[in-house]
Amino acid sequence: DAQQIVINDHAEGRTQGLAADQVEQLETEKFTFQTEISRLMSLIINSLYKSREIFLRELISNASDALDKIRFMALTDPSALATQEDLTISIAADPETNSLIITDTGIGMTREQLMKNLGTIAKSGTSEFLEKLESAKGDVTQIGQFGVGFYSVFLVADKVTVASKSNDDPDQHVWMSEAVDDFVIAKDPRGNTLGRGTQITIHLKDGALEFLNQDTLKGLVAKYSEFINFPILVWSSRNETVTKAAPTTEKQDDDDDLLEESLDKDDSDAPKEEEQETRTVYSWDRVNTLKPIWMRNNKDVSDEDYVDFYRSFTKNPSGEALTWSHYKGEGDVEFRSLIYVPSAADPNFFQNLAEKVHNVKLFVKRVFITDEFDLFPKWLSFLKGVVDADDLPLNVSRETLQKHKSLRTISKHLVKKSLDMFAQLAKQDEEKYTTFIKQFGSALKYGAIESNTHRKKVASLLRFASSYDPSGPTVSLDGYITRMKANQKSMYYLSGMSISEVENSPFLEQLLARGYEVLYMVDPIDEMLVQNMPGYNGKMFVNIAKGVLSFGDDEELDPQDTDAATKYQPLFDWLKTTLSNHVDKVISSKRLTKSPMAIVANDFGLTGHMERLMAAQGGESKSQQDMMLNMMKMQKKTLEINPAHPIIKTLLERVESNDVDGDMTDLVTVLYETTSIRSGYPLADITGFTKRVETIIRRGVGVSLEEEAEVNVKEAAEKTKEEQDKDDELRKQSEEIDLKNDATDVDDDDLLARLHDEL
Ligand SMILES: Nc1ncnc2c1ncn2[C@@H]1O[C@H](COP(=O)(O)OP(=O)(O)OP(=O)(O)O)[C@@H](O)[C@H]1O
Repeated sequence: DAQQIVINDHAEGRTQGLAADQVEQLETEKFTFQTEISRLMSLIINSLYKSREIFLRELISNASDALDKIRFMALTDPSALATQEDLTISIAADPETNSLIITDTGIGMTREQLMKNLGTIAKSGTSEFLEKLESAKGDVTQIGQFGVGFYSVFLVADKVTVASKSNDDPDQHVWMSEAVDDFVIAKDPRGNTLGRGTQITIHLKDGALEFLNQDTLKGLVAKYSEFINFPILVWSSRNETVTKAAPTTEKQDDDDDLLEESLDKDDSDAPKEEEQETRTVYSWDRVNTLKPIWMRNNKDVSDEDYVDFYRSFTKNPSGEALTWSHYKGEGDVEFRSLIYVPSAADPNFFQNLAEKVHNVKLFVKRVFITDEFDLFPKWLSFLKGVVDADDLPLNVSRETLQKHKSLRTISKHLVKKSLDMFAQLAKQDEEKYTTFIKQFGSALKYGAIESNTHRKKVASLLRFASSYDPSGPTVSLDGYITRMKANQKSMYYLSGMSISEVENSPFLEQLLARGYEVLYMVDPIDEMLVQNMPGYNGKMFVNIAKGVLSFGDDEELDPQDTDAATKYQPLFDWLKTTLSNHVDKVISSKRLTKSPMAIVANDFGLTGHMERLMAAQGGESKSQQDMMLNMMKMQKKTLEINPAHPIIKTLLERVESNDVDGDMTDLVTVLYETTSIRSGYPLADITGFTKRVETIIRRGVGVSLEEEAEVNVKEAAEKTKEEQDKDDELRKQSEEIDLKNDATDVDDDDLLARLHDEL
């Protein structure tokens, strides 16, 4: 029976663990759990979580990691395996002691590692997980993502012993905990029973005895071991009818409890007088198949299998992937890859992008090597999955491997395959693609900026909001180009903080009135994108908040513009003088229909949005940025005037009839300031602006500029002599206390209490 493996060696050792009370009698050393671990354990022990069985997943995953580590080590030092040749995880239930015994032949732990790994050094994720659990937002089943999976054993256990033997420690040690606050470590009284590896004996709580049931246990282990690449064996018993030898026959085995391999029965020795007998036969049953999912043919793997693998691999039981690519690379390099697009970016993904994010596990010929390689460029590091290479040498260091030519070739293939996968998703599922863009669109833009090789392809995958349907589906650059108007040479865009801000910008007025589509670039990275990618498929990007705007059908309108410019010249001159601190050019606008004026940056200047982006950026080179910002701000802008607007017409009349006084200067300054805000620029002189607005309001409601608020203010009286003396006394007393405290270190509460008493 292929599913049954009978292992005689260590069978006893792996079916009986070391009970906590055996450890209590030893000479032990006591350690206190790190505070956060202790809090975590108390939560785990005292709360009634539903999915308690996940402790099996966590312990199997730890055992598998330990096996991966020793197998990796053996690549460069084969003698590391000598202490224990077989690489397995075995799980047995012992109903007599209400215990589960999980044994692996992995790397094991030294005494020091037992002490540090299991209790004294908290992982960085501990406090985050604690916060989640305490706020009831957390789900105990997610424990594995936070690096504290081991403690989930306390969901079902009231006492746990961990015996471990590492090649780096001459002795086998045992760790034991039954309380929240402390644990003990001792030398294992049984000596070196493991050879190498770790054995966890879990004394089940009264309410968790169902895990002793063979079928329950086997079912759960099967569920959690599907993607583990080492044999997982469960100690199983079954009743079997065998032929019992007659008393006269010598070949009699009367010890039913002995491990028996039924397949080895030799029929030729069967006694003449046969007697049937039912007896219990024990064996190690293997519950997982060995072929990793990525090595299988994609036709043989169901979507459900892919999702299950994703969840197991990311240690997130409710994790979802938007899509995946299961690929077999042949030709210049032989490899298999299974790469997933997560349904959401990991929290802090974009903050961590500057550092390395590693989500891909590298195997070489099925042996796990590392999950710390840069198989993808940073901008694709949100992808998760496995890569298994055949052409890489197994017996070299990770550093040498990282530089290996084949690995670089694999990386290239992976990037190409991933971009194909995104394009495929875009074609097949619009809804999922929209989610993809929402989650990872900025990462793609980062790719379009960074990668010369892939810029074109990545750009074709980008999506933007646009004036075509601002709240509707986003548009690709190809889609935009298809919708371009006759003679339209450029791709118009406007950047800003949000769609609602951009949508109301005066810069759009003419373009929209004429029916041109404008891309709304509202992602902070967009400005950098267009700087690095000035065009796409022969069409250039044009920022409509900058420089001179030209349309495809310009010529016909030009004479009109010239007329307007001549007619309005007196107003332009007056405005230029009045607003000389702010603008250096006043011209008739081609951008406006509804607004009276707009402020436009010159071709090399900063738009309002860019100024705000730069002002918001901190960091080391802040002083340099400030300098640049000031320099740019000092560059005067162009004021564009809408000659068709009634305010502008009236202003022209006033200027022509020389009816311009201080009030009008104030009004025009305020008009300039509000235009500045609408054009996206920060307001330079807030005090001046508010004063001017108040003046306008006073005039509007008929209140004189001089009239002040009538207030009845009661002035505070001077301090009396007695009060002054009391204050002096208080000061002296606290100085004396300070002096005393210089010598003795008193805690703050004491000091306050004493100060209170003395005063
Ligand atoms: N069976 C084992 N063999 C060897 N070392 C182990 C074993 N189980 C746990 N450890 C050690 O104890 C550490 C803590 O385990 P724990 O499960 O709490 O966290 P983790 O394995 O790092 O992360 P995760 O929670 O994702 O499994 C591990 O990192 C490992 O070094």
